[in-house]
Amino acid sequence: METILEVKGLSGGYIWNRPIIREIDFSVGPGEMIGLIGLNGAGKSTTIKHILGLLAPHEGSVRILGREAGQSAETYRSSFAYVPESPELYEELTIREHLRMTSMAYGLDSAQFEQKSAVLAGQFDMTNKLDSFPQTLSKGMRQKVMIMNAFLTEPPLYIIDEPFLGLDPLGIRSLLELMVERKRQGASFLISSHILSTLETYCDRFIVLHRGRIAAQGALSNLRSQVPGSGPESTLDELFYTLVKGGAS
Ligand SMILES: Nc1ncnc2c1ncn2[C@@H]1O[C@H](COP(=O)(O)OP(=O)(O)OP(=O)(O)O)[C@@H](O)[C@H]1O
Repeated sequence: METILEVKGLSGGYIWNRPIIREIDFSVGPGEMIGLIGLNGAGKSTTIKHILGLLAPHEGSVRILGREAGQSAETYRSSFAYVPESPELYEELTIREHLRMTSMAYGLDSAQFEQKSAVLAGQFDMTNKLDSFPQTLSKGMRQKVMIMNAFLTEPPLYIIDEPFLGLDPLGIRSLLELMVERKRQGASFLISSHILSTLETYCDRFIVLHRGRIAAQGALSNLRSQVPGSGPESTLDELFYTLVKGGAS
């Protein structure tokens, strides 16, 4: 099976030779949805920053479609879409202008832009906000703009950091529907979230990060066989609790 994302022996962090994450190994195949879970400070966002190419590995490598970030920054960048934990918007651009900028960066023509942005705005109840500026939007609406931007494009990989925070129940439902639809079309997902019940329902496999290392990974049934004392009915929440009950530090 072709690998979309491959993280191999990755150690890294913010200060050279003082790694925060260590020996991280996992891969994501086409059409797979992977949940990245861990306590606050476990290293999820740091791992994601390495995947985005914002941090350089101290050891090991990160490849998307076989390429490292340093090899061809532009090709690497266009192979994924990223939804950050907190909305990052340009205050001087309207929502429509944000979407247009993304569509230009990813090479959509104006007919595709008009059609896709109208559909997404409808799905996220944002049609009447397209000509608004970010400072006039609520926190959840700003998060919806980040999601709409990411889903305007159709890359092989979506990297989504805590997507459900701040979204109303309809927004969460729209996002999940969109993720399932894109997954069905073959897209892959790496999703970091603390909402374990939702991840359990939607993800094929899980990576449990604890104190910067992978404590366990696999499908729910694999995790059950790795976690002592668990049974065939153990939930992701129960398995996670057993794996990390020593606390974050
Ligand atoms: N910019 C930074 N500079 C230095 N250290 C950082 C920086 N950002 C995070 N850290 C440290 O890296 C460690 C891992 O943090 P990270 O943000 O990856 O955790 P996380 O698993 O995403 O947590 P959360 O669930 O709270 O988002 C923590 O000890 C944190 O203090």
